[in-house]
Amino acid sequence: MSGEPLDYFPEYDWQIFLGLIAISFLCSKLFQNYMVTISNDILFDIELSIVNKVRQTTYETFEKLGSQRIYTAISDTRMLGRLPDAFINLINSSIIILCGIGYLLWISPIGGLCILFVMAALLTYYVLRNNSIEKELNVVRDLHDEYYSYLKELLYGFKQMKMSTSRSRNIFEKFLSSNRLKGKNISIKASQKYVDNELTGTYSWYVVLGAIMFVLPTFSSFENSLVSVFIMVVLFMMAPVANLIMFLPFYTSVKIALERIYKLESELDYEYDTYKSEGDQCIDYNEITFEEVVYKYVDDQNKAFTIGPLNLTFVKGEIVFITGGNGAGKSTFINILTGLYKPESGRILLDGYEINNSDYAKFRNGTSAIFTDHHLFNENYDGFDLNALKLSLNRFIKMMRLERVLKIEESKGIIENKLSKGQQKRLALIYELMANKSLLVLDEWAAEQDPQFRAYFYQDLLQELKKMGKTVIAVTHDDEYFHCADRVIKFDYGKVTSDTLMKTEVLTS
Ligand SMILES: Nc1ncnc2c1ncn2[C@@H]1O[C@H](COP(=O)(O)OP(=O)(O)OP(=O)(O)O)[C@@H](O)[C@H]1O
Repeated sequence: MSGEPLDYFPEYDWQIFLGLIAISFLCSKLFQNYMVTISNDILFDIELSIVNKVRQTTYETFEKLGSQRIYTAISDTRMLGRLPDAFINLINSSIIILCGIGYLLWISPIGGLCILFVMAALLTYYVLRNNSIEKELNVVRDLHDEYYSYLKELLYGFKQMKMSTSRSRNIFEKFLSSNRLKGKNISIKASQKYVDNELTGTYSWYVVLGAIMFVLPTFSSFENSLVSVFIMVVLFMMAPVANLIMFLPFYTSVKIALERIYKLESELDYEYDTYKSEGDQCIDYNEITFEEVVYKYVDDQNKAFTIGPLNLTFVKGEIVFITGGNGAGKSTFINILTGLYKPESGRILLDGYEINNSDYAKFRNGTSAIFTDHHLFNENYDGFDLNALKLSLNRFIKMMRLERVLKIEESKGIIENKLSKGQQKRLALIYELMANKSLLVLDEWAAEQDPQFRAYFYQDLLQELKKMGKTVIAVTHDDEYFHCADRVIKFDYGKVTSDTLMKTEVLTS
């Protein structure tokens, strides 16, 4: 009671008061710090686990998923960071509600039962409505995936978009805006349902308060003196009940986010299990053989492109050109040869030893490849020590005739990569030579080189690589240089139509 001393230790009342505040402050601080740590731990673990699984999945799975699904899953993880906070709120609110209801049941079983009944009815109503909102929120998430794919088109195709105002307008109006508009309308509908829930909830409580004041006193077993206690307790429970209701939309969003993350993770895991074997080791071999190798693409309309059966052998030091018309299957073959695609049937043998799923990482580790859409990394992920490798680096830079162009940032251990397309391909080749692998696979590498450098590449550089013991398998359309190869293999409709020996001398070791 105000103005009266405490029952215990009355002479220390203000000290006890201050002490309680200090304890409460410390507990809240410790608890909040703990919550912040847990939230960030969850975010960190889930986000990195997704990225790690993406990193370890096969190229085939990555191609099927598309980068937009990965971006959406990573943005979904943000939602999960709020989980601990929301759960603590839920637990606190539930405890207050349970205590409140328990107290009401204790002082008046009939009154308490009435309140319990109203609350149960309200919560059932919210949960049912929430189920219908869940479907809408799922559509919003699908639209989000689609949105990321259009956004990717805009960003990656920026130059083509700038070249046509109608294209630029269409990509924005017909695709991006229309996607966002659909998303907005569904979100508005879902949010309005939530707002309706909240309003219904608040006004239901006013009805409950009215019922306490006017209906409960009509029961003979309900004492009139309890009306004010009931009203006080119900008012006290209103905020926690609102918290419970507010938890529902959050719960639904988290459920959807988790379902999507799990789905993505299971799709990534599917191939990951068979490709666990990592490590920096690589397989050293003198001969690679394809025996009845077949690979098939199946698209949404079940149409397939089949490459193979391929029966080919490449020996160390060979220079082999792969040629053929557009869509003949050259790049698909390169993807099999580099271990990015696993044959659907047939065997790949290295010196007679058949490679199995667990060898694929080691197989790729021993292969250098430069693809048509080769990406030059901004950082030195290969961990090259440019100082220690200065001699060979300078030799390769000279080989690629880039002495006057390349800038080496020694402090960062990287080479500046703001270069023309052809120069970028030359720099990519420098990196691959520094990695010092025996099989070098090039997909239309020379297509972006000027005529002088192209002639130098075919006539001199390839011979130099051969002397270094490299096996070079290069996709090319430059038939005027076919004589520079040891063999020329022609593809058509996924089949090898000719395998011509150009020179007889092949280095073997
Ligand atoms: N990821 C894919 N999914 C489904 N089909 C594909 C895929 N990639 C290629 N294809 C199909 O496989 C066939 C061979 O394609 P590939 O890229 O291997 O040809 P290519 O000989 O390298 O052609 P180009 O000279 O034009 O680069 C094509 O008909 C193509 O439609």
